[in-house]
Amino acid sequence: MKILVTGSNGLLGQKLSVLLQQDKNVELIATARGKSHLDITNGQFISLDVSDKHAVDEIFSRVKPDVVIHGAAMTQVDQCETDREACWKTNVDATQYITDACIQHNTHLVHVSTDFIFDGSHGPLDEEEKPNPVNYYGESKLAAEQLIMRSHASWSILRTVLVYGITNDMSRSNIVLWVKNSLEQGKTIQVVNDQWRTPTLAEDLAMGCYLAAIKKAKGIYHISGKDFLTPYDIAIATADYFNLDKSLIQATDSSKFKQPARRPAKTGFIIDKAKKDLGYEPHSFQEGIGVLAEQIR
Ligand SMILES: NC(=O)C1=CN([C@@H]2O[C@H](COP(=O)(O)OP(=O)(O)OC[C@H]3O[C@@H](n4cnc5c(N)ncnc54)[C@H](OP(=O)(O)O)[C@@H]3O)[C@@H](O)[C@H]2O)C=CC1
Ligand SMILES: Cc1cn([C@H]2C[C@H](O)[C@@H](COP(=O)(O)OP(=O)(O)O[C@H]3O[C@@H](C)C(=O)[C@@H](O)[C@H]3O)O2)c(=O)[nH]c1=O
Repeated sequence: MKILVTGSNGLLGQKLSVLLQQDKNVELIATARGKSHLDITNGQFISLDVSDKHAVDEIFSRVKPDVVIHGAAMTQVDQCETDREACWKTNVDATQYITDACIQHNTHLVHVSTDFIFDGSHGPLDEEEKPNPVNYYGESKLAAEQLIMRSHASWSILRTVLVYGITNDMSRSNIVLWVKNSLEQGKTIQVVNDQWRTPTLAEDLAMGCYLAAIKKAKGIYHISGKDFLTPYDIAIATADYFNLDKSLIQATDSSKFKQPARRPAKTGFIIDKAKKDLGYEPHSFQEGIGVLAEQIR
């Protein structure tokens, strides 16, 4: 089975590259813009900017993948709020090009989406919940889902939440690394205790994408961690695990903690459907920090 991955230099992309190379029945085609940050011994790397329709069509015609796992996105939520054109170009237009190419080459599309399509009024959420994004990043990711659902492509949409983990050359940090690094530097951090998430280990998200890919699963799946936590809980658990100074963590609430883009208050996912249909089984948050800690040593 030929599986093409977009955004392979990212946190999810790098974990997928490791995982897919372990399956001898999978031929990995890892793609990313610019040069590879990957160690590929079983598969190939091709440079691909997904916002370039011609490049997408050319590579799909050449490779003819059986499945594409589309993780490439503009994921800096605050930047998406201010640079809306770049956000739409990457998160929506590029997804249209990938979807069109999938239809043309009969490729199954596994598309990665987010809890930020929801408004945060209640949670945790299952796949039947009505989307209502509160920031532009969320609007762009919902628009991408909707164009896929309207299409005639064979598709899985996998939504996830607050991904954490560690890889080389990370293009963005994540909450566990940010807390750990801040406390190690003796910095005081303000962390909200009125937002709710089910934080997701990057390796678990990669496994969810792999399961959907080999099954060519049809439909929407919520793929996240199983612990319903606030960022404050996450910060305290991280400090405890790495034996860091918890007194540097100051609880605050969203009214006082201003980010350019609004965050939905309460999200987090119910993952029963993915467990039942895909055999998805994530780490607990404690176990997940342990996986990350093993890689930092
Ligand atoms: N991280 C999170 O907390 C969550 C992520 N998601 C979704 O998961 C997916 C993976 O995100 P994650 O790995 O965490 O994020 P990253 O930002 O680590 O990875 C995204 C990758 O997409 C690449 N990319 C951006 N624009 C293009 C382009 N035009 N062509 C090719 N590649 C491009 C980036 O490249 P470069 O390295 O050059 O910047 C980056 O490597 C995304 O679809 C995101 O929306 C959903 C919920 C939570
Ligand atoms: C930086 C920071 C964050 N936080 C909280 C706010 C937020 O709920 C949580 C994470 O904040 P960040 O801004 O780091 O991450 P954020 O941009 O909210 O992460 C999002 O990324 C995109 C790609 C997604 O798809 C979403 O699922 C979500 O994971 O931590 C604080 O409380 N204090 C801080 O100083």
